[in-house]
Amino acid sequence: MATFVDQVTLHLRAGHGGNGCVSVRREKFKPLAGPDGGNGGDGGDIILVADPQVTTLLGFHRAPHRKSEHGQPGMGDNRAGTSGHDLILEVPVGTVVKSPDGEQLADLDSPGMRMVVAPGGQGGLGNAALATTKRKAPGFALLGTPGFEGDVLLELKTVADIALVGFPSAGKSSLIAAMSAARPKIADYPFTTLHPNLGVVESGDTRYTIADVPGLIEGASEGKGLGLEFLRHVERCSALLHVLDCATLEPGRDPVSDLDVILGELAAYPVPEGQRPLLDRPQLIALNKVDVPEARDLADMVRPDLEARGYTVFEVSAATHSGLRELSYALAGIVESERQARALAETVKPRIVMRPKPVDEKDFTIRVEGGTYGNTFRILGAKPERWVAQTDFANEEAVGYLADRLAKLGTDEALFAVGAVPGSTVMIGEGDSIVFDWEPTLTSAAELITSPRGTDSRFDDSTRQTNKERRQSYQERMDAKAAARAELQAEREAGIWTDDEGFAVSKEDAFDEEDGK
Ligand SMILES: Nc1nc2c(ncn2[C@@H]2O[C@H](COP(=O)(O)OP(=O)(O)OP(=O)(O)O)[C@@H](O)[C@H]2O)c(=O)[nH]1
Ligand SMILES: [Mg+2]
Repeated sequence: MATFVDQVTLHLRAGHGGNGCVSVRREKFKPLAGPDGGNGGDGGDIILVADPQVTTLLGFHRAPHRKSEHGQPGMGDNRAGTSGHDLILEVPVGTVVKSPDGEQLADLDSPGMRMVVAPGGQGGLGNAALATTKRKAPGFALLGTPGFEGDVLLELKTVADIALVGFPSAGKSSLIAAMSAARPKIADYPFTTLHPNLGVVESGDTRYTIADVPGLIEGASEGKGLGLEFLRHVERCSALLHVLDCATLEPGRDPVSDLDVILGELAAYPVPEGQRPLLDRPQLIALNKVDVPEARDLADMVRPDLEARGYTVFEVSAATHSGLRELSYALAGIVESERQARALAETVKPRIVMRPKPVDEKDFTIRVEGGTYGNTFRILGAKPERWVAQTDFANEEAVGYLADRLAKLGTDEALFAVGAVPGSTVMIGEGDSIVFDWEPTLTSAAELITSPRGTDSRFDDSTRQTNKERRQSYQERMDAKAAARAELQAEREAGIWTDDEGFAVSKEDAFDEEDGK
């Protein structure tokens, strides 16, 4: 069973806002004392928080459906509905949030980072709040809007200081077990490790984490073996430790060619934008299993080559712990200098602040779609779509209020500009539920009569008939009728009948058929 779940799809449903209330205050001797319907409460948000106490996404794997509370409806006597509670989900530090189609939404890589993944709906205004000097007693209230409903993908990328990389069975898990309190599974078959193990090492005053990841093979960067699955974890580490097996008996393998294969895979791995390529990070080499005499000889042999290529090389044995002390001090040194470099970079680099997406610059757009009965015009935009969600279509006053809001936003002018005419089909939002026959509520009648901006009907070909043309076509119709009548008369006299299918048959032919000839 997997104990380390590092990818999970969450199904989220944020609470909807409560509806506004329509109510009229009553007092003794004053039965209609003004509107007093309260506002609905907002729906609760669903919020992710990076929490160092949490280490896996396992909890979400078991219960992927999460929802926050709805807002309560407003009530009479100006009582507002209570807002729904936010739902806070604690996720491990290093969780990446993605949309279902893979777009990265956020990277919660430092403790305490928060992200509203699913905003709750807005509460609707009650009729008290909708009253104005012109509309003293509104007979409608706004509906609460629905909260976000949909999926997000959580992906955990291990955040460790050092990643151990190497072929399967090179001894990575043994090494992490020997250096830290981590107790990963160790066995001499390839791909014993299926999920990363984290170990904490204390060396002098430095505390750092090492991640033991599954073994790499040739082609890993293209997804072979556990390939990309785990190269993803290497992405977050500040330094790499190559673990090379000096005791392998497999033909065609030796520490140097193993290293070259791994380097090739690391070079081919596409790191996300803004991150250092894997091979630009500090790298050390551990020649493992030197407790085996042949391995010790081999290690002594390849060591000068590797050092000549610029690597710091350690001969170690995870079995006997020989050489581990030096190795852990060297790793601590690298971690310290990486941390200092990062701290320096952070003071220079402006802090990245997560902001909500900017509201559309333009409030709405209009998309013209073809249709059987002329063009359909679709109004798209956060505002008009929210307004529609807030409208109780059973209430005429509420629909009128929606029309006023849209007109104020300028949708009428924009519809004219793209060629809509009164009676055109207008839809709001992507769905098919809101369809209008457009009745423009224009202030200037002149605009109604003229065609779309930039054109002038006087320049167009007029398709209206003149009186003379009309009289002429009438004459032609009359003549055609008279001709047809005359023809029919002539046929009757000639004795031509028509058969069932309308073909002309002469009297004689008809008789022949009846004879059954
Ligand atoms: N003699 C000796 N054997 C070792 C040493 N380190 C590991 N081994 C053995 O090598 C085998 C593989 O060790 P693991 O630690 O599971 O190797 P790994 O690199 O984690 O392998 P994967 O998880 O499959 O990628 C086991 O049988 C270990 O006992 C060592 O220093 N000396
Ligand atoms: Mg292992």
